[in-house]
Amino acid sequence: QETVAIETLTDGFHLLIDALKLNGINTIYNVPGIPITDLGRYAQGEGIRVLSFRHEQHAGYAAGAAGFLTKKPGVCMTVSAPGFLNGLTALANATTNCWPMILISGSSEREVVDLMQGDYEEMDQLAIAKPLCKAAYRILHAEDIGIGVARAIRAAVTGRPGGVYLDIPGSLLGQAMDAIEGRKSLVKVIDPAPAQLPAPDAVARAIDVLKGAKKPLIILGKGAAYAQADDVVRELVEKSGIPYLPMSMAKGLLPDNHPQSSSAARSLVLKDSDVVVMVGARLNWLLSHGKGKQWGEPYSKKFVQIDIEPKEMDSNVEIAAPLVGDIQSCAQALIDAMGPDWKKPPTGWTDAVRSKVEGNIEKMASRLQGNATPMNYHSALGVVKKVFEDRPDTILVNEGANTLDFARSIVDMSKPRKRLDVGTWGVMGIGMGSAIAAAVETDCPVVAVEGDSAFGFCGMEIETICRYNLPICVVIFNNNGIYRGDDQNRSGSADPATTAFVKDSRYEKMMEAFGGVGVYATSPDDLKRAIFEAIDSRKPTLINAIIDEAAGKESGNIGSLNPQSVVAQA
Ligand SMILES: Nc1ncnc2c1ncn2[C@@H]1O[C@H](COP(=O)(O)OP(=O)(O)O)[C@@H](O)[C@H]1O
Ligand SMILES: Cc1ncc(Cc2csc(CCOP(=O)(O)OP(=O)(O)O)c2C)c(N)n1
Ligand SMILES: [Mg+2]
Repeated sequence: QETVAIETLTDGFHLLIDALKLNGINTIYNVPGIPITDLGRYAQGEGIRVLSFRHEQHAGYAAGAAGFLTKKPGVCMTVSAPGFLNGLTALANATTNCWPMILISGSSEREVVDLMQGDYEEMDQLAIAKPLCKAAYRILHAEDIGIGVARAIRAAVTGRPGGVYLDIPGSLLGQAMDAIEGRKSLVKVIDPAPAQLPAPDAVARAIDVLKGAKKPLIILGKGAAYAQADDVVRELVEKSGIPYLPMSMAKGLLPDNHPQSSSAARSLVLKDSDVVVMVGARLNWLLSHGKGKQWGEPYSKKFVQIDIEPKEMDSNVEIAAPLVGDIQSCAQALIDAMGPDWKKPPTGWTDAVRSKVEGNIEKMASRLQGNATPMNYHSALGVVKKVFEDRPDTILVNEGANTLDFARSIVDMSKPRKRLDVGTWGVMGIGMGSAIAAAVETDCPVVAVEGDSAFGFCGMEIETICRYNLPICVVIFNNNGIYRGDDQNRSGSADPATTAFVKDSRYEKMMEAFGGVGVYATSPDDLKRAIFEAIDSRKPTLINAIIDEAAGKESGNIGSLNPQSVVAQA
């Protein structure tokens, strides 16, 4: 048997890394461990940025957020079984948000799993992942790594983006093969997210519906932000003259203070509009499924929907003009079909919307002033609003209940993809992973405005933030509890209320423990000074902002989703 010179060989470790690099993947968010620790080391050695977290769920949230921000699949890498399961929540969340992400998990050999022989961290991961993500693949042979990675990348970004699971049995990594053959087996994915043009008759139908509108509305969703079709989206809105309503992560596609923004008149435009154009937004629970009193008279509206996913049409209500395709292509087609003399909507409608917007903004303005202590959500968010007016490149991460609901309407965004939040599911705990990805992928300063409970889901990652010295300022709205801090346990039992925390928790000392800057802020002036200092210094900072514990309400704006007990009321 002739001995083969080692330099003529490659192996699974290096083929996987070469395949990722060949396709422009330059960052891996992971938690090391058997069997992927060396994979992370070799990847780092080959120039891939490998960030190690404290828990796989947050590495996964970072990967999903990276996918939203870059249109490339964010990659999360975990160990088998428990590590895989920790990453799975984030993979399912990315899939629900329509964000491209790949979860690469080490796994046990098939023959052991299929005989259930009790391997170290044994689990049939592929079977478990399949129903929770867009696609799932396992690679068994080194020569298949190139095609396996290519399939995962294409599946993540083509059509409606989503999460993909890539199962890597430990023995695959150690498989050696001829280096030249290995290089030939790699695949560079060509045009992974091809343009999907709308059919001309679909465009004509949409124009017809729009021409008949007296009170049209455009709703921009996070799909429109993800598409990075910013210029055509802006042109479509401005050329049409139609008032628009941005969903939370579409804020900033046009500046929130744009004259056609109807955010501050949301109730009026949802109720009184007669034609609604959905652009990369779904009529799901966030829009009350397009029906009910919020939407005025039943069946009183016509919907035009732009979406890359054909099956999204008629998901909740009849779509009069389905426009299936990618947002860039669809928006451009509408603009072209509108021609040079497009008639703007009646001023009776646009003036009514505008005056409602201006009235509500004025009413809110007075609540955002003042330097009283303890702060409430409005006075604290009045400060955050000012910060983002002065530092428009800063990225806002936001989660909580009251902390989320008030911030969404009070803090204006002026640039696209500058707001990351709880997404379609309303997931608590996305904050630190999202903040880390935002800082790593954009190098912009990040301010994460966190409810104190939401922070509790991901707080240990402030050590990760300090270890990589990231320009992240965590602002905890500390109202001593989930939703509020004064709530007595309604069941009357002696144990602490289900939603209250240790009074006056000193979260800022956690950040100091890892070498970051900790601030205890009791007034709006304290808060403003500390946030500007954090942004300008780019030092990892945690500001413990003390909020009146009676200031919030249970579940913020969505308390009505709670089931009610008839027995308990009796
Ligand atoms: N490039 C794209 N072109 C068209 N539609 C897209 C594109 N990317 C994502 N989408 C669609 O955008 C929609 C996003 O909806 P959703 O997540 O509900 O947004 P929001 O929560 O902001 O309303 C999804 O239905 C998805 O299929
Ligand atoms: C994974 C997961 N588990 C629980 C929940 C349920 C929930 C929704 S909002 C929230 C925290 C609200 O308290 P917080 O202090 O953050 O904000 P504030 O209202 O300002 O006091 C919880 C626990 C969700 N959505 N996701
Ligand atoms: Mg709270």
